[in-house]
Amino acid sequence: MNFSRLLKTTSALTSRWLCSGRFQSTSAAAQKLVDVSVDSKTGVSIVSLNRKPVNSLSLELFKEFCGVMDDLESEKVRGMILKSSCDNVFSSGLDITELYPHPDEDRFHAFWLWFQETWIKLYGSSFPTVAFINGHAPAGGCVLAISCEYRIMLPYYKIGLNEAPVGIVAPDWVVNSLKSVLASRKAEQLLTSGRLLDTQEAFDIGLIDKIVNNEEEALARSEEFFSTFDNVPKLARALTKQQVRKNEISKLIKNRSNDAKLFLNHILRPETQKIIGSYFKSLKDRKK
Ligand SMILES: CCCCCCCCCCC/C=C/C(=O)SCCNC(=O)CCNC(=O)[C@H](O)C(C)(C)COP(=O)(O)OP(=O)(O)OC[C@H]1O[C@@H](n2cnc3c(N)ncnc32)[C@H](O)[C@@H]1OP(=O)(O)O
Repeated sequence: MNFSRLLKTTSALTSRWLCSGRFQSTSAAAQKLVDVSVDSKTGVSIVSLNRKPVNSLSLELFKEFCGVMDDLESEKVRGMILKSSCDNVFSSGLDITELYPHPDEDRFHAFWLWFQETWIKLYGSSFPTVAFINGHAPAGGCVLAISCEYRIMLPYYKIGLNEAPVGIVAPDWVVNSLKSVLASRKAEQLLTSGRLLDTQEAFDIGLIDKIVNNEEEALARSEEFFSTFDNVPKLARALTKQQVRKNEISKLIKNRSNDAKLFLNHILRPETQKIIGSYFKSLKDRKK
């Protein structure tokens, strides 16, 4: 099966979950969780995550984001910049309330499939993608950033995959996305320590590509990146990118339901619930 078809194909079970209208947000029409605008100078689409206060990633946000990615694919956009509308936070990662306390199993299954779908669409997009990391990007926030092709970050924020210290093991498709950006040894160090790096450290190890001081500079640096493809036929660029990324994506597509079941079992374990519970409490207590 060719890769474009594989991208559209998923198991019958997965399709049933993704296509079902269950877990529809009642306020979806009222509040947009993902905004899209077009930079009139460059024709590039700017996609802003807009789930206040910290862009924690919920099932509804994933669904909306996937819809936006489908639109951008069919419009054959020149490129996309992913950023945040929240002050100081790009994304705080998965919404912990989707994981704790003891999530509803059906909802969690759907939540995980939509997280996978988001990664498949972003990591496998045909058009060039830039993450403008205009705030902290821990855990799932970092996953979004490393799924893009190029990363530009404002100073003094933190980025990394901080799962290990809270007793959670990142799935292999997350690990492999990191290994597509960093050499294996650096990726292992970052994952096993769970350390969050500041902007300068992230630049020094190659986790991000540029440091900028403001949005104007970010747009200029993004344009430099997009213009490197101006003389490359769109289709050849897209197929080449997918050629590089297809093994990881194909592996997940063939294993989606199992990956969701594995993670659900892990999340439902009393020890895991306890660890996430005390982590969440410490997050809330910080402000007291
Ligand atoms: C518990 C870990 C589970 C790990 C599961 C691993 C799965 C592996 C696979 C994939 C990888 C993805 C994993 C994840 O994304 S798990 C989520 C991990 N996220 C974090 O550890 C970040 C936590 N948040 C922060 O560190 C800070 O909030 C942040 C630096 C991002 C911003 O700080 P700031 O001071 O600006 O804001 P507050 O901390 O006051 O936050 C405002 C309110 O938002 C609540 N909050 C923050 N983050 C989350 C979240 N991820 N989910 C739900 N709610 C969140 C926070 O508690 C505040 O609420 P209150 O106003 O009610 O106090």
